[in-house]
Amino acid sequence: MTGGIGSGKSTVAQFLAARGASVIDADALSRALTQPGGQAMPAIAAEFGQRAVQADGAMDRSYMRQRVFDDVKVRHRLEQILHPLIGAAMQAATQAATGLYLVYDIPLLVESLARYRPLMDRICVVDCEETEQIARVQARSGLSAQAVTDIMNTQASRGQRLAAADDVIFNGIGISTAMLEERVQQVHDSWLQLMAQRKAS
Ligand SMILES: CC(C)(COP(=O)(O)OP(=O)(O)OC[C@H]1O[C@@H](n2cnc3c(N)ncnc32)[C@H](O)[C@@H]1O)[C@@H](O)C(=O)NCCC(=O)NCCS
Ligand SMILES: Nc1ncnc2c1ncn2[C@@H]1O[C@H](COP(=O)(O)OP(=O)(O)OP(=O)(O)O)[C@@H](O)[C@H]1O
Repeated sequence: MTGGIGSGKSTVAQFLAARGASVIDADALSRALTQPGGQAMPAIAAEFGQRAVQADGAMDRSYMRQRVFDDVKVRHRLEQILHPLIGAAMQAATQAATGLYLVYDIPLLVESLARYRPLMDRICVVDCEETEQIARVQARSGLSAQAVTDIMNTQASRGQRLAAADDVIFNGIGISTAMLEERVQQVHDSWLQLMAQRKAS
């Protein structure tokens, strides 16, 4: 499962988990790696200096967010530290998963399609108008519209994501939480059906 910033991936993930899916959330794994004592912290301190580390030992997310989305080189340096560790953590979580099926919530899946496509049975895109993504992220975080746009400009476009999708969950303007849950139920049912067909053949 993927989608742009603020598209509603975490909300969809909660609905799927409530229906018995195991969900592996790449953003959550990334946050765990950058907590106080997190596995990525020595490399982050060495690469970006103590300014990137809060007093409690966690990565200073606000400082790094500003640097990362202002300078592509900084973004790549942080990704070079975090992405291999996120990959390893995803593998470990995969071994531990016990759900009906496994959903990987990966914000940058389409940006690394060659890597992920062979590993996934289906690609599900949570889709939302760009204007609505900006509005929701602003409401949630207090970031400026420009700051959200800067993040979106580093990500795949809506069209690129939709072109990679096997399933689309539209969660844009006019979609209430109840409507979203109904759509999630349909997609969940279709996946169970596919699993049953595969088992039977
Ligand atoms: C840049 C950081 C410090 C911002 O932290 P912050 O707490 O503000 O945001 P959070 O981690 O919750 O991410 C929110 C969203 O930002 C977007 N985002 C994060 N990192 C990136 C990136 N490298 N490229 C494009 N978009 C990104 C995603 O849509 C993500 O869902 C943080 O996201 C980070 O450490 N990013 C590097 C790791 C990464 O690539 N994560 C995303 C995929 S797992
Ligand atoms: N249909 C909806 N109507 C109104 N608000 C919504 C809807 N879906 C999600 N939201 C809100 O929009 C924000 C973004 O949703 P969510 O956190 O699920 O997105 P996300 O794709 O996981 O975001 P991110 O990539 O930034 O982690 C949240 O504050 C959420 O409560």
